Amino acid sequence: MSSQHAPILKKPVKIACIQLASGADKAANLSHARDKVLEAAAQGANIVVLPECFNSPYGCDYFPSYAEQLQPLPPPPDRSPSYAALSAAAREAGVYLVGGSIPELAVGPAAGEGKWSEDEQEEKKTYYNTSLVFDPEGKLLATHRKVHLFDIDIPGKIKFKESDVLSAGNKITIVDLPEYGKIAVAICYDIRFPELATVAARRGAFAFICPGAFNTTTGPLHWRLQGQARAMDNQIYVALCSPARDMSATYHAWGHSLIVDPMAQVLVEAEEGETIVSAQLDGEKIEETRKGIPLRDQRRFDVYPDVSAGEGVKLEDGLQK
Ligand SMILES: NC(=O)CC(=O)C(=O)O
Repeated sequence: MSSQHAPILKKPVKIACIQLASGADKAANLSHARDKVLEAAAQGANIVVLPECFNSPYGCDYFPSYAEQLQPLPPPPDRSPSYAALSAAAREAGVYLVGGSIPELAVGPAAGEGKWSEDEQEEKKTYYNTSLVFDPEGKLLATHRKVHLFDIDIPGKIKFKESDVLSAGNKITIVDLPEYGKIAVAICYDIRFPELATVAARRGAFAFICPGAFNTTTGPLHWRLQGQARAMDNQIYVALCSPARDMSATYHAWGHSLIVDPMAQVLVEAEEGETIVSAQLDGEKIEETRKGIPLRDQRRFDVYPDVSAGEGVKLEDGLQK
């Protein structure tokens, strides 16, 4: 086997998506998430994923009041209870934890722009939808700020404009899990932009992991399709992790967390209620798929550009560690 085709998943790994039921009480959400992370670990999961905005309701009205200031890292527990809870849960459970996402507040110099006066800090508040990834010792491995903001308007169905409140992240997030290999982390609407998964796969990721909260309009049409499409295009695993549906909330999440294999087969899919779905990911399956349908050797970069190549790809971490 040539080094170009070296296994990208070093050994089988069990991944679990927690389709968490959360509400308005942040402390209760964090405590419930911890319990579920421990439950997933007890079922043998090595990588555990939480949903988008798992510590709050999802919606522009909620982002500012739930936002936590992460920078400078690591934040003390009173500045970011969610960071503290995720780090502790990863350590306690002994798992890699893709901590869904939380609303993040960045203020003045913390955004990396030098010294600001208090007035300037007050004026210059920026909010992001941010995912934190921890290792089994509870150490922060990476952060991902949602790159593509969810701005849609389907008349009579759903209108949503994250950009009214949030700013967009500016990098593709690929995280090395030393004993397994690389994963890509993205958030919800990001999955609709195939470049992210393609760049990550061509740079060696074995899985594209996407906490997301599609809704009851787009979910039935596109959620599974997007997961299967990213898996099929790139011959990698895809895990999509949704919140459980709450019909008393202002936003009705689709649910249906799922895990797709490199042949685009859905290995497991939830309904809409709270649950944990899990699957074993195997490097052999990736290799078998790529041998059978050898896309990697058949690309025509003389006809179109390789989106994963060159200076234009932004991979560096957006948060200062
Ligand atoms: N909530 C999102 O970011 C995306 C979504 O619901 C959709 O793409 O549909």
